[in-house]
Amino acid sequence: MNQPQAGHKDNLPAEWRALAEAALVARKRAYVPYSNFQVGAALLDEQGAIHFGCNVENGAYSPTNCAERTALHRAIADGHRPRSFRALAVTGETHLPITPCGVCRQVIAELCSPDMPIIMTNTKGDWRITTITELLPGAFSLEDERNQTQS
Ligand SMILES: O=c1ccn([C@H]2C[C@H](O)[C@@H](CO)O2)c(=O)[nH]1
Ligand SMILES: [Zn+2]
Repeated sequence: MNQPQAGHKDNLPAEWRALAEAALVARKRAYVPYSNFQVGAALLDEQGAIHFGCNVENGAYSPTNCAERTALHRAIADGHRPRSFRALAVTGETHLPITPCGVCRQVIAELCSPDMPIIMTNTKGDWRITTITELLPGAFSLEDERNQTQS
């Protein structure tokens, strides 16, 4: 790859800068009375529109929805097809760029193409670009299961 894979906001490729900024806007909408840890996500669709996501917590804890899943599920509900997305940005107040949790990785593996850029950032503007193939190698998928020969 000749593109940089990590850096600070000044050298974030221009095509992803607006998406990272949208994730910062989404982050301010987080509903986090339990963790007080705000996360924002922004998903770019194939028409170039941005879908916002924030974490939404719950008093029973397990219903909590991460920012990444909020953005992805909203876009699917709005009629966008799985694996049609161009990029996903995520941001939080972390030392290093925030990385999606295990549950979100499984959902990203289902709904995004294996090579879709995932732009991980933090509120200081550090960033790293990765893919779900790198974050969740060997992901379980029902598609693969169905393709296995029966024994
Ligand atoms: O990538 C991440 C990591 C964590 N969270 C949320 C879940 C919970 O509300 C809070 C603390 O884990 O942050 C996200 O939304 N995305
Ligand atoms: Zn998550």
